[in-house]
Amino acid sequence: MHCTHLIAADTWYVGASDRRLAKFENLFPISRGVSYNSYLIVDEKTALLDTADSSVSAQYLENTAHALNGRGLDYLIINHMEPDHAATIAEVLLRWPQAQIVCNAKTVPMLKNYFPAAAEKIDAALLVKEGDVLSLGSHELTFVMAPMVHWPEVMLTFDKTTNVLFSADAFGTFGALNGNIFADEVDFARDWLDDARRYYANIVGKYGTQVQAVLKKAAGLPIQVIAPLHGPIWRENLGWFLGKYDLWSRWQPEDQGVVVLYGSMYGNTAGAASALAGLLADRGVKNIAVHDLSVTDTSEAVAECFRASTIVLAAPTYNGGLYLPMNALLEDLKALSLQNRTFALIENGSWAPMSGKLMAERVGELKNCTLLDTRVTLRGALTPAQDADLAALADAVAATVQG
Ligand SMILES: Cc1cc2nc3c(=O)[nH]c(=O)nc-3n(C[C@H](O)[C@H](O)[C@H](O)COP(=O)(O)O)c2cc1C
Repeated sequence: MHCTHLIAADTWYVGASDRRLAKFENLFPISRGVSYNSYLIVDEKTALLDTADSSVSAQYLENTAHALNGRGLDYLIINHMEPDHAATIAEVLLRWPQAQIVCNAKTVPMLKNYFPAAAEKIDAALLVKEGDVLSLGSHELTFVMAPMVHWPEVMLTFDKTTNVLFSADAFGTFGALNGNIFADEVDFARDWLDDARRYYANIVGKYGTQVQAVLKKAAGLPIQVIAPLHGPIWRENLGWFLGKYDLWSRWQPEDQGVVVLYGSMYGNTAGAASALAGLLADRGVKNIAVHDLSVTDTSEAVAECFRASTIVLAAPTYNGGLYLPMNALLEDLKALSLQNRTFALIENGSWAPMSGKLMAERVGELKNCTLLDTRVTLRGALTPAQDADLAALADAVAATVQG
């Protein structure tokens, strides 16, 4: 059964959602599923923008055929080669063999590497570069190169007729689409923003500089609709979401707030982390978030670090090193180039505590991050004699968000 939606004049949503996949990229848990968006413009010429993951290919091909309504496909525009969007390219070319691929030069070797059997079609591709215009009849498409957002070949396509920006993975989010395909039809801030931030931080987060470059280009376009490759389509309140992207891509916190991230085997570090959160609340800090890194997925902890301004890390020493979930988080924060945060530390170690030193070294590798001098060292449980130490840490942490 086809499931298509008109998103602008002559422009159909033909994508599909997967609610069975446990982990996106076999890494990131997606309990709310994910959508693979693709769009078809039906004009004098027809143009399909990107394809879909193989998991939804049956639905996707049915949607595309329905929206074509017996017409042939003239162009297959490839904005992004990542297989969650490109996997169905070979099948599309088999079904609509007259379709000409439209892509930029960087896409060609990738296409040949993924689809060697389609070499002839790939050699016949229409190569586009920044600012080129492709006329479909009444729709005029132009192309905006977006290298490393988050692959080298990424480009965006802008329909100058409808002012729709087909934004590739930019402005995407985890989460299946549940009938409502527009962001203004759902409570995005309540139900989607956390996943949008998690998607951005983990998938695109490393490439903030490149995202900033694209945002500057986008500012010159009269965009009315943003149609990403994952998640809801934006046709209202675009500035609000662009503002989030601006903050995230400059690694600036969204909230002046505290997130406490702890690792703990036997509960002692956890107890100190909880006690600290309570002391922060006593000092008037609001919306404190506390996560056990053995329970909260690293991707969620990363997203929390992209959200909050002050991050408290609490972890035991483990075989002379750092407790593994904390180690994984700090690896990721460095890989994603997190910047502009304040950190505070609680360490634990029964005989030779090292985790504080190790966490401090890792924080020191992050650009423009401040590490508070006040640190609490546990040798097991938090003792009554250390109440004053924890209170001093709470004072210092609270001051970072209370100005
Ligand atoms: C497998 C293992 C390795 C440990 N390695 C060290 C170590 O190298 N140095 C140290 O001082 N403590 C070490 N500890 C002790 C823990 O840091 C200590 O038990 C701490 O209280 C654990 O925090 P938790 O109670 O929050 O789980 C180790 C504990 C375990 C279970």
